[in-house]
Amino acid sequence: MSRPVYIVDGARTPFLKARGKPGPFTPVDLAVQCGRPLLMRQPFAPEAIDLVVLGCVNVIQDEMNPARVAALRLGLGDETVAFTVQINCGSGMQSIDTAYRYIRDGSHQMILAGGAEALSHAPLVYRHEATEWFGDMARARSPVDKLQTLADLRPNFFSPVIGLERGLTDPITKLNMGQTAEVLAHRFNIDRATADAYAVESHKRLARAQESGALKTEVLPAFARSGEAYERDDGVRPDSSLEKLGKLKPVFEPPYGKVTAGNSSQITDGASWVLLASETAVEAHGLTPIARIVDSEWAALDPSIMGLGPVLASTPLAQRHDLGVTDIDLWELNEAFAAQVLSCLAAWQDDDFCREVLGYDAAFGRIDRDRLNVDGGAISLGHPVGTSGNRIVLHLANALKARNGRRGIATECIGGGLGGAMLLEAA
Ligand SMILES: CC(=O)CC(=O)SCCNC(=O)CCNC(=O)[C@H](O)C(C)(C)COP(=O)(O)OP(=O)(O)OC[C@H]1O[C@@H](n2cnc3c(N)ncnc32)[C@H](O)[C@@H]1OP(=O)(O)O
Repeated sequence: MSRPVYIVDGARTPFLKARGKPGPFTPVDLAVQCGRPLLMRQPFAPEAIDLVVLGCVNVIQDEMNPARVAALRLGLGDETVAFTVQINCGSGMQSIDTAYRYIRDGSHQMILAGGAEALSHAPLVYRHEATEWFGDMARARSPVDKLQTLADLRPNFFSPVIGLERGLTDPITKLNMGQTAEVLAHRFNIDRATADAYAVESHKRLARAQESGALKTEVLPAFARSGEAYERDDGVRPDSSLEKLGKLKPVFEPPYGKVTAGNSSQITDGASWVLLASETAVEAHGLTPIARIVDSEWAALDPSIMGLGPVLASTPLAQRHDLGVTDIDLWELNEAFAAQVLSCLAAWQDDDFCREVLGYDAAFGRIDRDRLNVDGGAISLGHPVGTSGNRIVLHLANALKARNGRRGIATECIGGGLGGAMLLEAA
């Protein structure tokens, strides 16, 4: 039997831009910063939560299985099972999907599903030669052996291989994520000005949402050990303009590429939680659902065009529920890159693509920009990769409520050639 699954609350930290050195919070710190006030505003004790699932891409050595570390630090008790999931940028949505399926199937009543990522803490990886040298040094027993090993040391052993750059490069195609966006820009003829205009609008929408107080219950302040308070997403640039963005050079395919620092998602730290509950839990604790999770879908595609993941995941989802493009009131489509979002929109309007790839008779249709990423996205907010999938579901639930919307889809592209999508209905 399939049981209804509700989103009853959720919160995230402000998203903090990685500024070339480790930021004030680790992934678990971030998860605890927003998790604690979220739990404190509930009418039940934390022990009522059956399970914690957390998405995290770059787990740090001191926080193995960050879900469990976060659960214990949040006071959920020794008996609460907690596990971490990782499918690149899909991780924060995968945690919700896992929770959704457990509650739908009746094994659990209340689950905390999150995403946490501190890209500023991405590990520095040393070359293979350095690792071997450290091993030889550890095995050298006598002072003579040690001296001989020391003599083998070469300074270039220590030129680091930047961990994050590695993590954002596809292991099969060897294209980094920005290059996959360039592939799509070329295929769908996305020009630079259109990509930049999309990015400018992302910043304006986030700035407007911040000013209007629309993010008040969703974004909770985080406090560093130094006492400093972080209250808002700090990557936003309300003064963004076509003129300023037009001056930036292509980063991934110079000199002719379309993808720049201005129209890419930013490298950022942040965490987000969504609290899911069964009907039984809603009644038992007197909770007020924000939205209901109707269904979800995952799709796989050629890794070099991973940016089309949202199209391949969300169209079958809509089709399964007989929903056309205009039946979806709001879309949260993770803004990995402006060119990538625009390519998804172009694919949905392309008769041949929809026929050949999606098996439709004609194009799916045009998604109105007024229904898409209404309060900004990863270009203005930043993209803590393991968190973003969680944030878009949380924000979709809140935005549906705020705008009296009925249905929405949150969807994202996933490095390695995957896509994820979740269909929500206002509760
Ligand atoms: C992984 C998955 O599973 C799937 C996915 O989602 S794929 C996406 C994953 N994420 C990524 O790949 C991250 C993509 N982004 C990046 O790699 C980096 O942001 C980047 C390499 C593109 C840029 O990095 P950076 O150089 O550190 O950016 P940043 O310092 O913010 O900006 C560079 C310059 O552009 C300027 N700039 C950026 N945005 C601007 C704006 N809106 N207006 C004006 N100027 C702007 C900055 O001021 C800066 O100029 P200065 O150097 O003169 O200060």
